[in-house]
Amino acid sequence: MGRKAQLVIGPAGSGKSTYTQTIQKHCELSRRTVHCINLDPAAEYFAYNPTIDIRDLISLEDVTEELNYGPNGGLVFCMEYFINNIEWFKKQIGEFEDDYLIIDCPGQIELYSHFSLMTKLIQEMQNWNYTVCGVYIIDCHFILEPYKFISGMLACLSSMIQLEIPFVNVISKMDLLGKQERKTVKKFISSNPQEMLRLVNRNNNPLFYKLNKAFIKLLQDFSLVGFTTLDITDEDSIARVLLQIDLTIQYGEDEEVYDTTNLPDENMDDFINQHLDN
Ligand SMILES: Nc1nc2c(ncn2[C@@H]2O[C@H](COP(=O)(O)OP(=O)(O)OP(=O)(O)O)[C@@H](O)[C@H]2O)c(=O)[nH]1
Ligand SMILES: [Mg+2]
Repeated sequence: MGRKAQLVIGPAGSGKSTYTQTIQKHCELSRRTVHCINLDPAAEYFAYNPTIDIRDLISLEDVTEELNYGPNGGLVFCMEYFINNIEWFKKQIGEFEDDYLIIDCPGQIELYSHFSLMTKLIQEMQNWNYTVCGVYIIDCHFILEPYKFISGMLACLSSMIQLEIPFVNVISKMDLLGKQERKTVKKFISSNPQEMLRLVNRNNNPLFYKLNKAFIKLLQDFSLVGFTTLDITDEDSIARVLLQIDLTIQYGEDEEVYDTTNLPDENMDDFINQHLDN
């Protein structure tokens, strides 16, 4: 199997820790071993059981009390301290040849778009032979309008470009949506760029038409930002998300190599269905 890791990132409160807990529980039920890691020095409570916890090295509370930092500066300080002491993390991970880690990260988005701390973590893990997949969690409530959807995609794209690893982008909290809202999300996900542009321009000031067009072209040119939905109350939905990540990370199937990079969403759905049936 080799060494695999999911780096779970996304805006504050988007559902990263809940996702981590959900996957841990799902894997427990299917007798699959995964290790959850808390990389959020500000975490106070989480429902999963972390194998490694950054707060054993440094916590935000220590930093704000002893150095009088505010919460955001304090968090950046903690993450810098963590990277400067990366040997601590290496030791905690151990020497296992086969390993599957789910790393629950802090929600400060600047960590993934402005600072190079996460890039350094990824490079170190790659040096330790980990295949790392980014899992970008975005709250469904923040993408229910076309322009919000575009802005969510751009935020995702900025992290994807900064971190330079394969990504699976997950729309969380789908269980909280009504039938109509679910339809809206599905419509946005499956829209082609022209449809998306029409939807955005419909309710937007004409002054922004050109800008919208440029944004959509940018997203189209990169053609990297696809989304999958997660309903944590539905085991099938959890299984689909996990399978998509496993395929991206080349987990299982005796290391059989799948190339899913250029599969359009509907083909990706067929592909996943085939594997869930097997
Ligand atoms: N119903 C429902 N609630 C969710 C889901 N995901 C997260 N929540 C709730 O949303 C809130 C934030 O979830 P967290 O998992 O703590 O989010 P986070 O991204 O880890 O937050 P930070 O670490 O603070 O950035 C909590 O109250 C969760 O119970 C979901 O899929 N369904
Ligand atoms: Mg969290």
